[in-house]
Amino acid sequence: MTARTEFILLAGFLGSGKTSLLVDWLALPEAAQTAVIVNEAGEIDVDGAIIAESGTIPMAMLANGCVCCSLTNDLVFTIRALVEEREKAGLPPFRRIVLEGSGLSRPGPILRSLAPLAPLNLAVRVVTTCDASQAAEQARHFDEVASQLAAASTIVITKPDLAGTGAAEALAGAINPLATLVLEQDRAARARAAFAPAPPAALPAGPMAPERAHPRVSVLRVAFAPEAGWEDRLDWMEDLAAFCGDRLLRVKGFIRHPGTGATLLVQAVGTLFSPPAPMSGGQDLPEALVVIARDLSAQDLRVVNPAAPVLVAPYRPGKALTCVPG
Ligand SMILES: Nc1nc2c(ncn2[C@@H]2O[C@H](COP(=O)(O)OP(=O)(O)OP(=O)(O)O)[C@@H](O)[C@H]2O)c(=O)[nH]1
Repeated sequence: MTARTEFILLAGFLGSGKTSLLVDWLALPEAAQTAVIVNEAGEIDVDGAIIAESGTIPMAMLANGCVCCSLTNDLVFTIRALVEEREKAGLPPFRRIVLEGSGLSRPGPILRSLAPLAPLNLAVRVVTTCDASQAAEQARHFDEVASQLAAASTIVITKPDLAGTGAAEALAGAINPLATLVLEQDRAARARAAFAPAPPAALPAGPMAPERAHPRVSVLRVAFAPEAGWEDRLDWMEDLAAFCGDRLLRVKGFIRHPGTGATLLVQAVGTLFSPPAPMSGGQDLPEALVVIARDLSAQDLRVVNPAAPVLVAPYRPGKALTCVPG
């Protein structure tokens, strides 16, 4: 008998380490026959670009109206397309399909939307990342954190190298004492434990609740004017962190070095920026940053440094849906 295909919703708050965990997992031999769906195929598809650097992973993008929520018709369509294309190609079914949810989405509505896929008999579960350095604080402002932890069969404590895990463990234990807790320091061991087969949960029944809007969260697109130099880019990001403080939730995108033409991945979780990382094939990536902030508008960001050669606008995710079964 063929094993059931697992459907794993990888949940976790903005910047809590979902993509990193997935990339660590995809590097392991036991990740063979995994397909990945990324819930963010706007113009600046950072997660897709990072995962694509891992090699030839069958990957599908969901593009929808909101960078923070999941419009789930696309999801049903995409999963069906992945499964059917695989069948048509005469290949065995995927062992698992992983959907990386967006950091502000709640798992319940996403899982409920899978009801039309009942005939596929997917074994469904949720793996949630919980950032040791930030989760307890984020949970105070965003109840999405509790929804993501509550839905998990496995909770993975990430970034144990940045902070003690006590606060995140206490939060996870208080919200979902039944989940398996992954506390590995070693990243490969963490990824292996995170995706280790586990008893599947039943699909929640009932109609799909709409995703709640996030009235305090703005998703903004920042581009640099042609005259902007390298220092202008770095200075602006530094000013952004100082200006926003704890209202800055997440920055990710690509910047181009005007001198060398190299494209670098830029990321910050809160105000903590990671060193920019060069992207191979970067010339095809757009130069722009996605800034996700609480209680800040595009207008506010324009005054970070009014003289800077920077353009700020609300971010509009792409509408097209691409599906690339491999
Ligand atoms: N020190 C440390 N940094 C980590 C770890 N895991 C992830 N990061 C960093 O945290 C930042 C965010 O990681 P991602 O994997 O992109 O997080 P995400 O949850 O996919 O982010 P969104 O998709 O924006 O919600 C990146 O700069 C990572 O390099 C970890 O275990 N330790």
